[in-house]
Amino acid sequence: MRRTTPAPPVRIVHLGLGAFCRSHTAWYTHHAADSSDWGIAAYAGRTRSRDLTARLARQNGLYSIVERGPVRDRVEVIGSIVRAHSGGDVPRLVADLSAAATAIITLTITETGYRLRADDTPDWDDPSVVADAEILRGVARGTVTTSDARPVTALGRLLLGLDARRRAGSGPVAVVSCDNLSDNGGRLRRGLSALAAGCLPETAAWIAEHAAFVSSSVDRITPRLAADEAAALAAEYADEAVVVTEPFRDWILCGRFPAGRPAWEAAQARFVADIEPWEARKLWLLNGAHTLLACLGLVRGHDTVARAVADPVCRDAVNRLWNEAERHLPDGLDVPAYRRALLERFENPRIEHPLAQIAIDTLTKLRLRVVPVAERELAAGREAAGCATAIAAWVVAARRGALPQDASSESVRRAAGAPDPVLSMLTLLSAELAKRRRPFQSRIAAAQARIDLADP
Ligand SMILES: NC(=O)c1ccc[n+]([C@@H]2O[C@H](COP(=O)([O-])OP(=O)(O)OC[C@H]3O[C@@H](n4cnc5c(N)ncnc54)[C@H](O)[C@@H]3O)[C@@H](O)[C@H]2O)c1
Ligand SMILES: O=P(O)(O)OC[C@@H](O)[C@@H](O)[C@H](O)[C@H](O)CO
Repeated sequence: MRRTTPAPPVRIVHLGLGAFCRSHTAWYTHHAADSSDWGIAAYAGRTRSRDLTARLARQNGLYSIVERGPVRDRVEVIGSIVRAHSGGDVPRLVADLSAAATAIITLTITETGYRLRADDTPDWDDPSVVADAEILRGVARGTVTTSDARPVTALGRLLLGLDARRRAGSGPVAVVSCDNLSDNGGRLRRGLSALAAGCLPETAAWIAEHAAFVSSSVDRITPRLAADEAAALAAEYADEAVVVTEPFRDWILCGRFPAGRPAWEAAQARFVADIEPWEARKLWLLNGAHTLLACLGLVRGHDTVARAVADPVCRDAVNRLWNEAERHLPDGLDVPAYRRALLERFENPRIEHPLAQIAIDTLTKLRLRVVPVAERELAAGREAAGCATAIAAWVVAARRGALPQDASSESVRRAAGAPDPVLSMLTLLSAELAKRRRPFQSRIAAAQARIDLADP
């Protein structure tokens, strides 16, 4: 694929090049009113994404988005990604992060990619975090040069880049998290600042003054393609990096851009003063239902969201979870219309969204998507039966070995095999819920028995 107009200059650095940033961040930037001024240098996170960077690099960053509606496809070529790199190319990443032209850093590194604890401090039990901190301390002491440093975590690499930016005097920058986490910008600021304080104190002070952290609620269902579908699309569109997504899209942002930003509002991005209600609506309703459907759907023999949501048992469980979540959302969000639209989006028969893909990192996802609703319902003196069903579905899926392999598989497997699996798994999920809520545990156990009995 060849460009017919000059590539825009790189002013955005993206961490976590995958399906989603191509369907969302890059789409919005391509459709910004001043798109010719804003190019993206995108870096993958894990080694297994190396193949995608190579394919995109061969196509000068160009790729097609197939917007897959219930009846037909709409295809367009996106040109905002100018360069694609492996995340292991740390010197290149550091050069981009420290360039004066770079105004924005965006992230889609997955929820677990932040490697933070519940209190937003770095997870010091993670050997990669410990190893990266040691490298960064070496940089601060001068025993490791920036060009020799090879941190492996996303935050370690970001911090190394911001340290170089401080030293280069390249000015302020906005850091925008686009991951499915509540208060994602705040969490990133706290996590990165804590890591910096322990390793690069001068850069911690620089971050406090020169880095603006933007929170954003991102919404566009974009499944990772199966290999055979990717191959068929590559042949059809003569494009090795096609991404398939739904027609719906939404991006709500909250925060400052001290070095400027694309005019994303031309593509209907919204800038708000308080993002929390919007984040909660999206995370609890869309993502909460996705995680419930993933666990319950897999247990009931389904493979995709569309097939699971067509099952009355799954659909009823989704509606009960939504009734509980809705009680804790403020007025003015038009929740009934959002719920109706969500069901239509889930039902889209032409989007093959594998439940097994959504079920990756279910432990982290339940903490973000269901536990906050359960806590609020229980604090209000209600039963949180819908949340109990979602957690019970996870317990059953784990006990039957229906969940995919992920970073917490081993601890989940141990808890699922314990003498009291509900208590052990609830303890893993939320020590608070497990400690204080005996009746809630009984409700999960009852829901677990019902799911087991209804085995189709
Ligand atoms: N796909 C969607 O529908 C969607 C919608 C909204 C938000 N998101 C957010 O975007 C994230 C990525 O989704 P995707 O569809 O692009 O996934 P993907 O698997 O296609 O790509 C994920 C990217 O993150 C990198 N990554 C993965 N684990 C990492 C880690 N531990 N540390 C650093 N980098 C890591 C990968 O190398 C890859 O570059 C999601 O986890 C979610 O938070 C996705
Ligand atoms: O992308 P993840 O793994 O955080 O979550 C899986 C899905 O719930 C998610 O990707 C949704 O499709 C998306 O958040 C829709 O905007």
